[in-house]
Amino acid sequence: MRVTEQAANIGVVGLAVMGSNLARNLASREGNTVAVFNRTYAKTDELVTEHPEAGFVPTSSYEEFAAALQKPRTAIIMVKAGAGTDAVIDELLRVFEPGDIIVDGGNALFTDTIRREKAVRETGVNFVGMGVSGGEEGALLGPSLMPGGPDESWATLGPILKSIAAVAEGEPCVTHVGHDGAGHFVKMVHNGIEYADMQLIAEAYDLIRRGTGKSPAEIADVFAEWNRGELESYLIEITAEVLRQVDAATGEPLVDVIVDQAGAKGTGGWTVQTAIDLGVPVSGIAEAVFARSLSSHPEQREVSGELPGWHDADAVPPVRDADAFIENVRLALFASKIVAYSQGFDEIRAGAAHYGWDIDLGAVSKIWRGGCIIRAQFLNRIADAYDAEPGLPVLLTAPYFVEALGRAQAAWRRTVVYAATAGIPAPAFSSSLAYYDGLRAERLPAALIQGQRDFFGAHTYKRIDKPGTFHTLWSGDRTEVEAEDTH
Ligand SMILES: NC(=O)C1=CN([C@@H]2O[C@H](COP(=O)(O)OP(=O)(O)OC[C@H]3O[C@@H](n4cnc5c(N)ncnc54)[C@H](OP(=O)(O)O)[C@@H]3O)[C@@H](O)[C@H]2O)C=CC1
Ligand SMILES: O=C(CO)[C@H](O)[C@H](O)COP(=O)(O)O
Repeated sequence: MRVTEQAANIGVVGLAVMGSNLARNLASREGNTVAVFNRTYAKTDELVTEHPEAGFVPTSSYEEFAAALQKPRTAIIMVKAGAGTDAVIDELLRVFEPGDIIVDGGNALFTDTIRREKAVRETGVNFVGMGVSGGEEGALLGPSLMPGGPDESWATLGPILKSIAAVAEGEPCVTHVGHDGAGHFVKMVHNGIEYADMQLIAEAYDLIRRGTGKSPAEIADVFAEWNRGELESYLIEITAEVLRQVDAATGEPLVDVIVDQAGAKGTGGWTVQTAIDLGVPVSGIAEAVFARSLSSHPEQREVSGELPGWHDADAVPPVRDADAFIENVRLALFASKIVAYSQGFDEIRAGAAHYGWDIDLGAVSKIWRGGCIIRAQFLNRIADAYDAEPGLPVLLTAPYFVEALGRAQAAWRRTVVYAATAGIPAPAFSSSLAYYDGLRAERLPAALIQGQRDFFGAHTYKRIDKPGTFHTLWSGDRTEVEAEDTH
């Protein structure tokens, strides 16, 4: 194939769901001509044939792709994260020149992005790791974009990214999150929050269904109603749609014919692993990740089905007032959601401090208001909280959330009690409440843990009444001695 040299001002590599839609989004903006490349050429051909209006410049080799781009070249990679990303970067480095920009828009692990940025920078090419959220529709119509990378790249990329991003309240849903891996770090936490939000919604559905006996279609109405209030969000909206869907083959609600084993591509797990490394308690997100894992072990669930519990539906405490019960669940969902977001923002704050990124948490909440999977009205309240106090140490202590949690807490507790009594698993609701009570507690049993650690391992402890570090001679006369701090 002969490609017109330097015909395109931007290129996309990887033309599966995300790349092809992002390429169409780019092509639809004034002044853009987009060069496209995919490892398997048939996909390039299909995209170009199906969308002649986009005016794509199709290319069938990396050499052609590089030749098609104006200099300095800008290419966005949207391929399977991991080895695929490394393979494409290697190929692009072969044909690109110093000053060109490679943007990785896949769901890369942020530590990979830090490594890649360092290695690519040494060649003189600029590398930007960018989180992209919004799925197929977002990529096409306007995603939420979370670019990291150097300031110089942002100067070039900023206007292009602003032109393709979603717009919320008049502002494009993109900001330069921070250097090297900051963009992918923030996208990772976005996905962790996404996991928690989805799990909480699933628990709310399960409680209502099993507690009140309502059908999926009736519960769809409940979610549609919730979507008109403080819970308004994309995930609540699509939940109503999924619950309303009827399976054409069986006539049953689709949700009843889908196998109850949740998949996961890994970003939720990374959020939790990273939080553990940073010492940040993201318990709601962790429960969401583990709930998916539990669901995906049919062999364990099969042999556990007869464990003692409430197998008899009659043994489940009856819900006398369905409307009141549903309102309790709504408030429990809202309170637990506040906890999940607070934990996620806590992780971003800790990650920024650890990796030396200057991340504006208010700006992050603003770019999540549109385009992405966790887009919600609620994010405006988070933005307000960080506008009022940029250094806010715990998001849920901001006045709006304090009021909301105060209003919700009785219903939240009743819902968790009901779930436990009825034997309905609600791990994210329960752990969020436990986190909330843990934060509130004047004194935690961590003191006892310190005593135990000192007993078996001479790990030492601090005292509340005087400075210093101490150890009790447990196997001796049990007197206390001053000791070196061993943590
Ligand atoms: N799907 C979603 O909703 C979202 C996805 N993402 C991320 O965006 C990226 C793209 O996602 P998606 O569109 O779903 O596609 P996939 O993650 O399914 O990846 C498929 C694409 O990767 C290419 N690819 C895989 N391995 C290689 C390789 N070694 N060399 C060159 N190309 C390779 C494939 O090329 P070929 O056709 O030749 O096989 C194809 O274009 C991923 O990183 C994903 O995590 C981000 C946000 C949302
Ligand atoms: O990044 C995304 C949305 O923001 C992707 O849809 C991602 O695949 C979702 O994660 P998982 O597949 O693990 O549910």
